[in-house]
Amino acid sequence: MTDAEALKRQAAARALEYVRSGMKLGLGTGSTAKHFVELLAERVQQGLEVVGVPTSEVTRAQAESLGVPVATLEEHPVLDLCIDGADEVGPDLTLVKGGGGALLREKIVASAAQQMIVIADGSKMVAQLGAFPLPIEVVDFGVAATRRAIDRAAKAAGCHGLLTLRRRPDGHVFVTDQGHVILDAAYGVIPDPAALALNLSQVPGVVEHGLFINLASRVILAGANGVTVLDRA
Ligand SMILES: O=C[C@H](O)[C@H](O)[C@H](O)COP(=O)(O)O
Repeated sequence: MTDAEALKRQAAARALEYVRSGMKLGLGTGSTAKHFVELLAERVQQGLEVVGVPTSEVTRAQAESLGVPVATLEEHPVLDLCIDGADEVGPDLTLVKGGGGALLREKIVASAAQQMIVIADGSKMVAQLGAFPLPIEVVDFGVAATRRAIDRAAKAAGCHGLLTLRRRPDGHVFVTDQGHVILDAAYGVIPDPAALALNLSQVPGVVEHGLFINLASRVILAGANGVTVLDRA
């Protein structure tokens, strides 16, 4: 395991300390959340009773293959805890998410949870969001017009940058679990995440964006000097 993977696993292991028998859990997506699901599965084998609502088909398949009981948000519309990774963690625990393309389901699941704990290696902590391109999930109908509207909305929030249609490694357009496409916005800096989030949410064709504001209540960061737990004020 690489150093980075070991750090992700450390953060995931710490998050397990907040899991209690009987909980309904939102299960995140990505390489860090994958560690959490693996560790959770070990505890389930030892008798921990939980049910997980996965935030992607990939996580659903992983959880099922490891014997973690899964359910849908229709079956459990209120969750105790959601545990997920992030691409960036900024001030006030505002996040950029969606590097793995699961932002829409992730935001729905996190919003249905009483608490969201983010797990990450220390490199994800930033003073200002935006170096990681912001994923924006859009309907594929009229993408050219949606792009222009996004540019205007972003400009009004002080953001400028290229929008790139996300593709899979084989060159085909990346399609989300909900059948949409993703524009990755290279803003470099997002001076006012709340303003950008509001403006983007008003653009027809935008289904969701990767800014998670006031959702994470706790962030667990694993770095070379150990694990740090940050709570939102
Ligand atoms: O869509 C993917 C998610 O938002 C991930 O949680 C995020 O991209 C972080 O992934 P990773 O843990 O692989 O860095």
